[in-house]
Amino acid sequence: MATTFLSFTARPQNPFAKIRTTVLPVLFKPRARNLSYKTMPSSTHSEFIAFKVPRPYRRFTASASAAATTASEDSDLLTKIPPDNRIPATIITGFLGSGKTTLLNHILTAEHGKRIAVIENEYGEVDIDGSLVAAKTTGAEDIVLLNNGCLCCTVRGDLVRMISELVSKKKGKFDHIVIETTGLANPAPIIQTFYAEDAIFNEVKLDGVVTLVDAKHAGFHLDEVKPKGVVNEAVEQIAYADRIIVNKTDLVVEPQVASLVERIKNINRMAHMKRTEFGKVDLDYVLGIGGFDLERIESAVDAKEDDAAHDRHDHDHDHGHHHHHHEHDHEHEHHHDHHSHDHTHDPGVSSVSIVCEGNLDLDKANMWLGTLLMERSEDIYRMKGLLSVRGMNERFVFQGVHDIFQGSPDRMWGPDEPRVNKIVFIGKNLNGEELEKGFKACLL
Ligand SMILES: Nc1nc2c(ncn2[C@@H]2O[C@H](COP(=O)(O)OP(=O)(O)OP(=O)(O)O)[C@@H](O)[C@H]2O)c(=O)[nH]1
Repeated sequence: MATTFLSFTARPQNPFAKIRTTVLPVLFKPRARNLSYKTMPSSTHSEFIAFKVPRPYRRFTASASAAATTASEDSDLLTKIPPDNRIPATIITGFLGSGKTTLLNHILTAEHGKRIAVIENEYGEVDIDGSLVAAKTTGAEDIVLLNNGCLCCTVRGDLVRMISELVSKKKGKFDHIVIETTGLANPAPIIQTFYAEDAIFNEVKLDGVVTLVDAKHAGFHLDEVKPKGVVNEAVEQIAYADRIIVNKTDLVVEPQVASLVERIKNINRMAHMKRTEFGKVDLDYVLGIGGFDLERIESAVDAKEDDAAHDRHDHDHDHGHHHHHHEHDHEHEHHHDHHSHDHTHDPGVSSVSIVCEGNLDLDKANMWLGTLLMERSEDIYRMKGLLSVRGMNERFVFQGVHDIFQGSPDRMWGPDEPRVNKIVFIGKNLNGEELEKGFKACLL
């Protein structure tokens, strides 16, 4: 079975030596730039991190600039990783009426000195937002593009075209792209556009997915049972988020918000969360967040609710399937309580966290993660991890969205730093115990 994670097509006697050779530039320049891996039709490159998944056949190689110099199956990756000066793009999503346009307007009218290009996606309307137009008076280079249809399905090609046009015609005139989706969009295909299309991947980097949640109505939408095969957009929008803004808190009482926040955490414990009225958040909370950057993995695997101190005390205890391998007994009790709670509510989408000290056996980790992604990539919406691999002095960080995967060595482990592995999966029908068992089996 072709399952490689930290691996190569022809495994050398000492796989670790091969890793060192293959990723030498990365190891010595761990922070120069995230080394990105993306789908490529070619199967001729040597790979540091690779896995294959069927339907469609995909293989992950270094990003275009780096891949260009990888000549053969066994060649070293000699490319110097260039600084990542691609244009960042933020996706704003959220259910109908949750406050997306209100947030966008807040972004456009705030003083941040950024020139923002906006891609607005609405169904069949022409002049939707007078407020957006008003925002243009700020003097920023706001470009409002409208289109009919839904970005996540019928007009995905339009998104590619729009971004390509923005880049080719207006490059240098804006610093950030903000895409507001329709309230019924599933973010996954939009996210995948940034990796699947070379024209976009080479010029634009996905900065993050910001999801607005309507504090008053979200519970109802989350509960909605859809016909088989139909996604619940409200759940999906939360599941893919890097930032979750629980908006319209003025319309509900605190216990209602608290209960919603718990529910959201069960779906996505990777995202940072804030409660707001009228989308009033600091701009750096939603722009420049690096949700897909390997350098920022740590903040995601340690995510907390950012503004609710009273929720923090139970942060490490209250998520379904949240396992600490070095935990104490009381944490197990919490886990079991909340485990049953999760399944009462959320229709199959949840977060699983694994936190565990120890070193991983490279071959076993390859096999485990590779197999998991091959068999379950449709169900694994997002994942992020920070790993300790035997013999590797650097931390290994990775992130993925379905079958899109990026990974790289990161900074060195500190001399006295406990070598703690942390992984978070968000996905459908995840079995926390099974995942934990599989992971544990890779430890030395
Ligand atoms: N009370 C209250 N109203 C809000 C808040 N945020 C937004 N609204 C109002 O809610 C309505 C919907 O807000 P929008 O920003 O248009 O929501 P949207 O997500 O863009 O809506 P769609 O584009 O239809 O999906 C508007 O009338 C807003 O003024 C809030 O925090 N509290």
